[in-house]
Amino acid sequence: MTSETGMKAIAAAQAGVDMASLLSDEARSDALQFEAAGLYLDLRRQKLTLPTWRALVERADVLGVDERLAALFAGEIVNGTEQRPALHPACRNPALLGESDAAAAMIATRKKTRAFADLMGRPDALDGHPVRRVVNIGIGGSDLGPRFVYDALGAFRREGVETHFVSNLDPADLDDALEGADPETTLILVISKSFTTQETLMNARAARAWIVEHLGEAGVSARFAAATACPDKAKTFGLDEARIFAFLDGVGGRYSLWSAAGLALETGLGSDVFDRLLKGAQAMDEHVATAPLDRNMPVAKALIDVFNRAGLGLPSRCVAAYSSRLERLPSYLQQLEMESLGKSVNAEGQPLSEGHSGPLVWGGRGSDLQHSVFQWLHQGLDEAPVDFIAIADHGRDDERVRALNANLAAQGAALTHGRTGEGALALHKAIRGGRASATFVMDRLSPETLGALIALHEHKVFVEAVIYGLNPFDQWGVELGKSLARSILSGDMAGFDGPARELTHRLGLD
Ligand SMILES: O=P(O)(O)OC[C@H]1O[C@](O)(CO)[C@@H](O)[C@@H]1O
Repeated sequence: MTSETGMKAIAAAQAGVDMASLLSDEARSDALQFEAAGLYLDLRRQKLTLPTWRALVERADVLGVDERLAALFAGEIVNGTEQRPALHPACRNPALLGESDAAAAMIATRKKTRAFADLMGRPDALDGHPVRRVVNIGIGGSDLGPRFVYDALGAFRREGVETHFVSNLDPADLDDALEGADPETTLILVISKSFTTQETLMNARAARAWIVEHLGEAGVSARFAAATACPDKAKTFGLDEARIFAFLDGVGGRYSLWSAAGLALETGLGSDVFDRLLKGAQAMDEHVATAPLDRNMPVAKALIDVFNRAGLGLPSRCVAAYSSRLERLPSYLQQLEMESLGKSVNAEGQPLSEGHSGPLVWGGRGSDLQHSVFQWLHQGLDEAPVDFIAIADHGRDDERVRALNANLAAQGAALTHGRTGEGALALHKAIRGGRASATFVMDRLSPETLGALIALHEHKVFVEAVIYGLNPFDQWGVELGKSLARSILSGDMAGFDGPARELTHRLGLD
């Protein structure tokens, strides 16, 4: 396999294209709008002609996207460097794995997490006390997914139970989560696939010490639960086996919110809401697995993102969600996309060509972004495509909702068309336009549409990886820093350079 995708040649064939004039091409308009699983996607504001779009779809076909998707859904080994399948679709639908041990394990764990989540409504859930606060301790995939979904589904939260998320080693993170909490009514969830992650274990130890300080050792077992792929390590940590929820090694950390790692969602939103989230994701799974390549929403978005990065050479993408509840979408996508696609070699270990790995993903909440970074997007010398995420119905008839969505619609048009400056400041006021954007619309922010939106991005990343020829399921790049930090902590500074030694001293670590 080679990392050459032909994207540069495809882009060169449409050099000098005028984006605004493409909008009147009806066949192109039909080809670049998609609907699936409650989502609408408009790609008409991308910088590509209809022949270019057709060439991209052909590349997807030639590179075997259909076959790779089939392998993913069949639970085959798609993570070559770790010799694992990627089982997140099966978390949504264990039947994909047939009558296998893996499917049975998934079903059994789900039964166990559901029963555990049902405890949340009981007045005696924790040794005779109700649960009032849940603290989810985890980092990376064991934090970002559940935290994002919990925020996004703020309208669906279980009454009487508040959930806090702790990921950072800064003690202020746990302090804030425990502020005002009653130890008797507080449940700590330790979420770690490996159960070796420094941040998570240190915070879990600190939370344990807090419980012991107030309730003694006897208070621990009822107030701790864990989700992990390494249940033995959770047992060694001193947790009660009945409250350890195992998920499979084949579920990648950044794809794990659908598994027991999403325990905070079952406890905080309820199992029925969690089911609806899974159903929404499953609807997107069915779409990606069955729709033809040229009508397939995740495939289309993947092709556009690869084209922008490898064809047009744009090194980043801005995600602008016009919804406060979706504010964490960009940070969630940062891990999903950058940990998956931030690679320098292809699946065979050969160097990737320039521009043939994932871009920097950044963004935030509209319309706030319009008052910070949009100046750069409209008039800066650098260029980044923008993904707009819109919710048609925010559940209320309110002038602010209309204005919020009017702002979103205006930004896409402004990026496309720009404007000619007038008057004395003509040069300063001129906006070049011709800048690409994509628009997602969900009718409402529901568990189903959210599930579909997340699954769409998971599949998009998978398809991008197929086109680039890289493995999206490993993350060897994060290991070096972890092991160097362990050396510094243990006082082993051999091999460190001068600045590292000085900094260690300045920070009082020696
Ligand atoms: O769930 P764990 O094993 O604690 O890992 C947390 C995170 O650390 C990483 O391995 C590296 O940052 C992520 O991929 C993962 O989501």
